[in-house]
Amino acid sequence: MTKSEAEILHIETEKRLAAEAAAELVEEGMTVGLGTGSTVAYLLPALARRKLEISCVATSLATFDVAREMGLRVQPFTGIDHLDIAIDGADQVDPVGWLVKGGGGAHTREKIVAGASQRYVVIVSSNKLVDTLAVPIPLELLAFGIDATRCQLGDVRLTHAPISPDGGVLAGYFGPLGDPAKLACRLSATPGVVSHGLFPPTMVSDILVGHGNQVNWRHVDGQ
Ligand SMILES: O=C[C@H](O)[C@H](O)[C@H](O)COP(=O)(O)O
Repeated sequence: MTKSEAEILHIETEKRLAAEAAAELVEEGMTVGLGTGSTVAYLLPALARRKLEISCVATSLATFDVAREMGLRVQPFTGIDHLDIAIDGADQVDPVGWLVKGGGGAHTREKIVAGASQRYVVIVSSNKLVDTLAVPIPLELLAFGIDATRCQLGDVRLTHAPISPDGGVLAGYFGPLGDPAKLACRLSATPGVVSHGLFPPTMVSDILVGHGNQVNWRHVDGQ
């Protein structure tokens, strides 16, 4: 095995351990938000193995399909006004609990699910921990007036498959970051921005970090 193959294996183990620990937080009868991505891919079988009577909503079509295949009860996110818990991955986690999400373009639905959840649990491998958040910050923009929106935002590049499942244009903000709270406010206040991938610590309840063969638990006083 080469060094890089060993590193990948190590990171995958950390993702799996964090996901399996998070699956244990789900209780009988709960409504559960399911995130998107390669870390959540370990959550779905761990949750399905528990054979609980739970009701799930999915933040992407990919999660919806895999969760259903595994026998989880997944329903559309309508007629449900809150979720008991949601579990999702992240691209970056800073020391106070700010997250960057949306590397897979799912941040709009993920933020709606996070905001509706009483407990929002983030699962990451240790390589997602950063001292300072870095760009790009994923964006979803309305196609209408997109060049004017980009002009107001500064350095914005189209980085993903261009259209989200909800019809927005997926892009990345590459300008100065500075204080994440100030940037989050500016992005949210710019007409034409549907959503951005900065998730504040106030949304987050717990961060489970796979670290070697163990899981480090950080409670964030956000919720
Ligand atoms: O749009 C994608 C989501 O925000 C993911 O939760 C995030 O990119 C982390 O994904 P992964 O677990 O694959 O690193």
